[in-house]
Amino acid sequence: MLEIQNLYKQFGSIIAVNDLNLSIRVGEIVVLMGPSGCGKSTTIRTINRLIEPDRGTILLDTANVLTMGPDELSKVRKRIGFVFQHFNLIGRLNTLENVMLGLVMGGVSRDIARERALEALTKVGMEQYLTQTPAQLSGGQQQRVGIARALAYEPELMLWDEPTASLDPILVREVLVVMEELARYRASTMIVVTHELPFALRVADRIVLMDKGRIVEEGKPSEVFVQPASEIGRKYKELIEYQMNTSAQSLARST
Ligand SMILES: Nc1ncnc2c1ncn2[C@@H]1O[C@H](COP(=O)(O)OP(=O)(O)OP(=O)(O)O)[C@@H](O)[C@H]1O
Repeated sequence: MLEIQNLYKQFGSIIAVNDLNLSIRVGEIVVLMGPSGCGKSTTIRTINRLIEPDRGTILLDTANVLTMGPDELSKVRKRIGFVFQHFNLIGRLNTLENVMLGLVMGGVSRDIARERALEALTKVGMEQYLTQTPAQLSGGQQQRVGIARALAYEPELMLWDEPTASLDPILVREVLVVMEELARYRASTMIVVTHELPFALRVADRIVLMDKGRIVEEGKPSEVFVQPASEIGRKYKELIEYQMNTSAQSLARST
């Protein structure tokens, strides 16, 4: 469904994405990982042109997103849901209004927008909080509203840009549970940028590892994290082993 070819983006002297090629199949759950600054966010932000790359091709089905005019691009953006690290909710609107807003502005009638917003909020377990404003919600709840806002478009492709990165650790789980549920039902193709290793291990069909603007390795979690072929892959394998060992030792000590 998505084919990224020779994608390149430079910010001043920094090459953020360096001739990257990536192909995603319909319904696939792809987790994009790699060290901080390796170009993950820049890559997924170019897909709906939140960032304009310097060159490359991004084919959504057969149409090149990068050469589209404004009308065609706005239609494509409705097919792509985007969940941000910072939830970007509007402070003076309540939960329901935040989810309805984009739909109504995109020309959907208020009745249909309400119906779709309610459905999306139910999927993320936020149907009890329709009248609260963002300030009255926890970070995890705000992010679930952010997810519902993306789901309300019934997108074919969901892009997740570190959706748990700005959450308190104890709130991370509730967002990951929602994400896992969505992945399990395969309502859409998903590309997830995250540092959450357990999520990646459990949910990804394919792990894509990046370093310095390039893809250095890709494959199933059982391939990439068990028999890594790259330096970055080996570091993740060591990290997983370290986390497993230290958890086991701590548990043994506390019993
Ligand atoms: N708007 C910008 N202006 C200047 N440099 C930028 C800009 N956006 C990103 N960069 C730089 O481009 C490189 C890639 O950034 P990017 O945010 O894509 O990395 P990332 O892998 O998502 O990192 P992280 O995991 O820390 O979010 C980094 O060196 C970053 O500092």
